[in-house]
Amino acid sequence: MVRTLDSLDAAGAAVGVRVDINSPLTDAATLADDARLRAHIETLTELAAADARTVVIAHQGRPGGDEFGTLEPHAERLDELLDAPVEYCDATFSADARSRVRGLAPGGLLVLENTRFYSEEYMQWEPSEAADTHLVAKLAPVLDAYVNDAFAAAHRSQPSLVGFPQRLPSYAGRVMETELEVLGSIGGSPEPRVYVLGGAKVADSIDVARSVLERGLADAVVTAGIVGNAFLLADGVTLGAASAEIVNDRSPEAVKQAGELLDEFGHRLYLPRDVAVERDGERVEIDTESLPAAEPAMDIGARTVSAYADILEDAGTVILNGPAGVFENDLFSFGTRELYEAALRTDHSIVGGGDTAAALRSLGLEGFTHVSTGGGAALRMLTGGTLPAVEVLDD
Ligand SMILES: Nc1ncnc2c1ncn2[C@@H]1O[C@H](COP(=O)(O)OP(=O)(O)O)[C@@H](O)[C@H]1O
Ligand SMILES: O=C(OP(=O)(O)O)[C@H](O)COP(=O)(O)O
Repeated sequence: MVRTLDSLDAAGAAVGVRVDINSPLTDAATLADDARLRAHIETLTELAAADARTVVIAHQGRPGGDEFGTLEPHAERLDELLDAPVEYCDATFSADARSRVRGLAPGGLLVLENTRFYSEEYMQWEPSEAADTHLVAKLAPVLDAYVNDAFAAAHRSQPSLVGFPQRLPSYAGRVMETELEVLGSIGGSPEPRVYVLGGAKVADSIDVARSVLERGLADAVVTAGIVGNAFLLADGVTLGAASAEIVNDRSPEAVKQAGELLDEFGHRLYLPRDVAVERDGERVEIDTESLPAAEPAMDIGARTVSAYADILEDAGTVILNGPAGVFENDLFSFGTRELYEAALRTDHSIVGGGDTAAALRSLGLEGFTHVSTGGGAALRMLTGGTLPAVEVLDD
């Protein structure tokens, strides 16, 4: 197990904390959602209370993307959320940034600028090489310790994630610790274990299904969303050209791969029994035997929800990833709402997927045992993969 904040003597120390506060924006200066900032409050409060000089290291968006931008609004929001003072620096490792780190008072926080403003950060590195990038080589000498709390970015081997532990004593923050504990112990969670795979990442979800079925982690895999449609097509259901096109656009290999899984694990895979389409502005549910439909299948129907709710009722643990339909449209939020409500009735419910977590908040669905802050990182753990940024942390 990685070393945690419990072992860090933080008083007076300059502690670089890598967080994942990569958030949706309404415009360059406004956060649309602060959930990822809130997630790190425990770690940051603990460090400030221990009189650390906390240096916040993070990214926002991808170069060239719509959400690529400054961390100034994040710093302002953290200042509102935390009792301790939060400053912002418009550089990441310049002489000015380093001087600001040196001058930081115990109990204070300094948010450095978006690491991805520097091209090295958007490349993947071996940890030893990452240690020699400009960011790490310049910043590590003014820091005494490194804390990684950025679980949601831990599947990336970028300098701010894998470089610092080569040069500094390293620790897992509280978010990282909880995510590793919960997602790493799914194999020991109460059985039977049911995986609910929906959403749009068809290829990823088929990988997850294969992995958890092969490793005996899943007693049942329940499919919905575009993932469910891929399995229906693989099962020979004529959904209609519109639905088939959406599946094939997402992943041309999906139907073939879903078919292979059905051949091998059909008895543990569950497919929708009906789907919902929009006809003349109304929601219309159609049994799979009565398909094809000209319109695309945008949600699971009531028959499916009822069958899936029965499966979930007997589950010891439910692991969910991806919405059951186009929940953003009121006509098609039914499946997601009902399915996730059924999951909430089980004792142990774990949700992975950044968009899914946001969707559940917008639908007012709360009370899961664990809602992961990570999308890709959570999927990597659920498929038994390793996280490069965790591999390099000190034990
Ligand atoms: N039947 C469907 N047809 C089209 N889009 C769908 C369907 N079901 C779900 N979606 C879309 O899937 C998207 C979210 O899926 P995904 O990105 O895989 O979630 P996450 O990031 O949580 O893993 C939503 O935007 C939703 O509208
Ligand atoms: O939002 C993130 O991951 P996610 O979309 O898998 O939840 C992380 O901040 C990683 O960002 P990246 O996928 O641009 O490397």
